[in-house]
Amino acid sequence: MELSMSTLFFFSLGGVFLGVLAWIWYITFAHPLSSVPNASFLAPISRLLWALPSEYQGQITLDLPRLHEVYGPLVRIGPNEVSFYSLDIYKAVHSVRSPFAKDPRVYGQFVQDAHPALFSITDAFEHSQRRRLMGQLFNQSKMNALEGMMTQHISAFVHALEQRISQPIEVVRACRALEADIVSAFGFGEQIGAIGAWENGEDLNMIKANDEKSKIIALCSSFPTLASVWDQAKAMLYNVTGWQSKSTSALKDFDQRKWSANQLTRLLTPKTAPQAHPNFISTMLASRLPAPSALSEAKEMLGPGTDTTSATLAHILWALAHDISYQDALVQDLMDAQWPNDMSSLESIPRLRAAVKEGIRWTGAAAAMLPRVVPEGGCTLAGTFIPGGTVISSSPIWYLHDKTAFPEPKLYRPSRWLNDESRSDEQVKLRDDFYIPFSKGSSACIGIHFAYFELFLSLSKILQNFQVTLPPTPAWPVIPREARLPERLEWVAAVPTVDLNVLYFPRGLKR
Ligand code: HEM
Repeated sequence: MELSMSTLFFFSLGGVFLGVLAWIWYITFAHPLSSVPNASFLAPISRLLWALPSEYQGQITLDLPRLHEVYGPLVRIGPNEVSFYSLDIYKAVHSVRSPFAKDPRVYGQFVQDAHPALFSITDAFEHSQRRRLMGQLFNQSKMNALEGMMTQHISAFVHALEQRISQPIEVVRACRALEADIVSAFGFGEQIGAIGAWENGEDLNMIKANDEKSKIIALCSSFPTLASVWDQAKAMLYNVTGWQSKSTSALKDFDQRKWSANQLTRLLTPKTAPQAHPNFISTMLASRLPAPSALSEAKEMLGPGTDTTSATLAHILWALAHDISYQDALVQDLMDAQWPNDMSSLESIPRLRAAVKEGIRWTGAAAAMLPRVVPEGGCTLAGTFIPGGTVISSSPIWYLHDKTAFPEPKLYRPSRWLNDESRSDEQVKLRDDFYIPFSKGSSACIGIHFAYFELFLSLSKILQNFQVTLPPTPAWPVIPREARLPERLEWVAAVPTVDLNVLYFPRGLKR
């Protein structure tokens, strides 16, 4: 019997349909991850189908803890992806010599010019080699060498603030300018000019471009080929018509044509290389790291190094503006210590250490879930077998905002880190265990001491010069209180959805 073309077509269509149904049945009910509760009925089919809107709107890390509260420590978020919320699992996954590697699909999105840097290197051996090399600048003992460079930019920032005495200042943008200049001066030996741009009322396009990119990281990592086709299409459009978007042009100006390439040329020319302060590229070149890799490292560091520390400083200043009595007591302590500039004196002032630690915890600036790949052979997590190749992830900020370790976690309360005698040993242990803002293990933040030093110094210098208060508005009366974490969106970094406005008044304590 001969079959007509249309019958054949319908049979094939039916076959494909049945095949898809069988696959959906398998992936939902028979797959090794089928015993893990689903974030949505669409999760076993595709992460993007249920999570894309929430990822694009910076909500996923806010939504998932609520699902974990209902379903427990494991939640399936994609056909091959599991979210976990458990400190024990976190410690095992992010341990030293952990067999759980960084997920190359996600970390690959951060690679600059095909030269992976520490953050985006996914091979464990290469990563540990690079980390050892970079330790010569980032180790705690090296921090005081950076004091001159940091103080120079903080002074420029203080000077810029002096021009705006008693005007409300939006601190997130302001602090971002300060930190961008500090991190770029550290990386390239010269600041990117962000404080100057901020004084003129502008944001650097390059920084805006980074923001845009962080919104689509989830899409790019799910469809890496699509993302690279899109980049090529944009390049073709530019070649044919000369048109490019503002963010593409900002990144190009920064990357190839202007700023960063010029800095490298300058540093490779001994006569023009700055000698005043150590900088990352020169130190790496002297240690024989090839120039393109040193350049990628410095470029890749600019985003995470700037956004995290600046958001934290901004939140601390805004919180201290709510609580003048803590601010005044802190200023008194700094005065008693004679406004020190070195790391060990600064960190030994308990109120300063508490203000900064609580600021880092409360701000939870590095919001991203950190995806790791389960090694071949699989592993058992919370009593459930997870097959090799599964991507598992968790955000450090969930632990920083955990109610059991930090009662009323959304309140800025530096006293959590003072007066340990009033707490049981168990409470202190829980608090210290859950404090993982820089993650843990061999990929924990290499910038931890840099960040602390920068925050100690900036906060101390700003308070030495100004009293910070809230602008008095009818909706926002200035009564001393603990600040509540503002509403925010969370992408790679957390971004408040409201302006954090602060007034600066001269303190009259300048030396
Ligand atoms: C409050 C400030 C900061 C916070 C909360 C923070 C948080 C983090 C976290 C959670 C990671 C782990 C990421 C992962 O596993 O994927 C990380 C890694 C990293 N951070 Fe930071 N960071 C801060 C400041 C800085 C600064 C100031 C720099 C540089 C100047 C920096 C450079 C890096 C680098 C290079 C890595 C990759 C480390 C590796 O893979 O070995 N961070 N940071």
